[in-house]
Amino acid sequence: MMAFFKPVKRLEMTPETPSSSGSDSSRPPVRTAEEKLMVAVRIRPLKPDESQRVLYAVNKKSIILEDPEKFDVLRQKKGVDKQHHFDVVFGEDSSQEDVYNVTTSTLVKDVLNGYNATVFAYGPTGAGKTHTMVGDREHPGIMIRALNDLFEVVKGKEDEYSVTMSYLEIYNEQIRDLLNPSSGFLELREDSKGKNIQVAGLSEISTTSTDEVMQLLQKGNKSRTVEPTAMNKTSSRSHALLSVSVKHSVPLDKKDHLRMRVKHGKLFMIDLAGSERANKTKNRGKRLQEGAHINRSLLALGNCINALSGGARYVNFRDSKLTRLLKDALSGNCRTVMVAHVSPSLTQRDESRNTLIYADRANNITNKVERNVLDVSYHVTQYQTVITELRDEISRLQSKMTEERPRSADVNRMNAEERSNEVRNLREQIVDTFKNQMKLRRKLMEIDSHLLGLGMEAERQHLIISHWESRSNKLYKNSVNESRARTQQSLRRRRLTTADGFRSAGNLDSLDDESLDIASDGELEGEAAVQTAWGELADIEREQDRWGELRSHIEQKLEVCRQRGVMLEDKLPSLLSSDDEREILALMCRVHELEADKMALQSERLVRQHELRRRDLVILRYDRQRQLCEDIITRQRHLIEGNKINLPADLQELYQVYQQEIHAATYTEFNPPPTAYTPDKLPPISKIYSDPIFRRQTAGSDGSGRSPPSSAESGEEVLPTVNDSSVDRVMGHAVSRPGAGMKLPPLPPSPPVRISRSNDEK
Ligand SMILES: Nc1ncnc2c1ncn2[C@@H]1O[C@H](COP(=O)(O)OP(=O)(O)OP(=O)(O)O)[C@@H](O)[C@H]1O
Repeated sequence: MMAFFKPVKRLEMTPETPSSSGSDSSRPPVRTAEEKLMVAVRIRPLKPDESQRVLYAVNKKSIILEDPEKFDVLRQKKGVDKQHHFDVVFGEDSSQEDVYNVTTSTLVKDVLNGYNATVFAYGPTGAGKTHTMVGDREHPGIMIRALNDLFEVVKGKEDEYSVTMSYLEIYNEQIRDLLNPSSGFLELREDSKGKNIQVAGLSEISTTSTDEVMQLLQKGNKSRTVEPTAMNKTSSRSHALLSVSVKHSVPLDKKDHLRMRVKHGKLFMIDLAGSERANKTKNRGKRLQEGAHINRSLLALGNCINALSGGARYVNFRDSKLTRLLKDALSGNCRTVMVAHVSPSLTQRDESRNTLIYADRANNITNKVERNVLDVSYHVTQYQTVITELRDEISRLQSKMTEERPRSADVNRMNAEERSNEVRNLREQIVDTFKNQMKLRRKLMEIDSHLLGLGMEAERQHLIISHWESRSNKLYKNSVNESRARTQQSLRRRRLTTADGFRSAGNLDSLDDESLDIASDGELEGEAAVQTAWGELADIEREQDRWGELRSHIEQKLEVCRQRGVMLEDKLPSLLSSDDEREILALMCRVHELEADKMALQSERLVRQHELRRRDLVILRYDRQRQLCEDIITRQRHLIEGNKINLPADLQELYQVYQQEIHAATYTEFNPPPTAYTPDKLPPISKIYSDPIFRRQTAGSDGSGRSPPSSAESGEEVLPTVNDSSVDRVMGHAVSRPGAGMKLPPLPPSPPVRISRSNDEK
């Protein structure tokens, strides 16, 4: 088999990124690779009513498109045949299996490994796109084969994999759910950054059964808009997008089921509607209108391909729903294969030529591809809930075991073999139902973990907002709109300032001009940070809603499963003898006990991990409070210094003590000896080396372990020089302690303080 993707330029390792929320999910090191979009071209066989062939495969990578006028003796400028080269070319006799094996089978493996992948069929009407993607019963296409392969891997490992699928069509720029056509037209939604594109209300079917999937696909295909046209008896009048999402969760360590590595891959398989020419299709009325929509969206796709292949910095994906949905496949984290379709017939030469030109361009598109892997930890409380449920079940089953019940008439009629079959059958059903329940419970735990992470991320965003707001002495705003309005205001104010508003008034000297400008910069930066945080919060809320819905869906499924368990249990007395029943109940108890023990062990380990993590969090919070204190004091000092305010002696002393407390922890033998201060200023906050307190401390570092004395104790007056450039920054060197490497939400620089100047200073 050939290599499909040509890694170009570089392979880079991104370092282990701790979870942004500080929650229980994190990304392991991820390999990011730039990969070219793979372009394959498939030539369909000539039809009986087509006579002259102008296009053929030269070899497995090249195509020749003949110019039919090359033999025309009357033409002055003779045409020449054009040769095109692609990653792979499938000739007229290529089989469905060849096409699948070369273009898509590796994508399926990639998706199982956590990559996103897309394969889409492109080309004019009647060129064979639906044949390649869907096919028929005898010649199944890519969609069927990919799903088959995928479920082959998943079979028997249903507790590790979760597979969901959705199928939609874009018809006349409207989105329809092919798995639930009665749901009407659906809306396309994206987050504020245009990153996360979703179809609101699209059904996502969760299944691991091949039969069920095939039925769903057939149902979806039947609902697709297909009409006969002059060019194709079964012309697809819509773009069809099948999406299969695969989540694979395995414990990071076989003995530790608390930490799971979750790989999440998505495979899109797309059968585009074909471009068409009105004069050739002879379409009228509704067909003509459909054709116009199809052509418009394909034109938008062509424009995107053009822009991307030319390395444009801005690509307009917004012109059609198709391009918005294909954005990731064409420019994001996705391995993509385009199968361009052409007809060999002379009558289709122009269409084939255009398709080959597009395919050539698409060959230059590069995507940045990385695996979607996340490490997830589960929570003690979640384990404990499940353990409690399991223990309740066990006591209920145990009490049932002691009940004496007479053998039913049905059971009496059975012979020994029949009874043993019945017992086996029931036992299997009960154990299966229990396994299913456990799978759903774990899924719920996973969802809860994610929701918890989202909650923490939301908290982090609130923290950023409150931090900025408090820094600029503004009240905590309640909406993104207010923030946006304020940013606009700041911008207007800034424009006014630079447009001579203040300058021409002449009431500020150059120093004030500068501080005003910086103030505007700082303010603007703050407004932008707040606005981004509000945007993030809105995204998080949407995510929370989505996961909340999923949670209730799984909960319902769990309830159904539980009821099935109860129903099976209820069957026991009527079908079995008391002994049989007791045997089954004992087995169920055992299975429940084992599962409960396993969970208990896992949660104990989690408790230990939690304790460590909580300690880190306390340190983190302490660091943050300390930083806020420093900021407040620094700003007060600006005001005092700037306004030459004489400090009362007791306040001055407090400053000294504070300084001493802060820096006592950071003072080390590596710190150089302090320099002298001038007696009219406060001690510098960031220049700990020049603080006489530390000089005294150095002198007094005689191993006595005594804390350095305050100025009040020593009776020495300490009023050193302030270094203005550094006074705004942190007080002293970072204190190194466990957890110091953990990241706080990014803190903005402190806005400069405006100093109101008294008249006699001017
Ligand atoms: N490789 C092939 N081998 C055999 N028959 C093919 C092949 N490709 C296409 N056909 C046949 O050609 C006809 C048109 O193909 P198909 O419907 O797949 O075209 P299409 O590109 O999807 O057209 P449209 O854009 O109008 O939907 C069908 O009858 C199909 O079975």
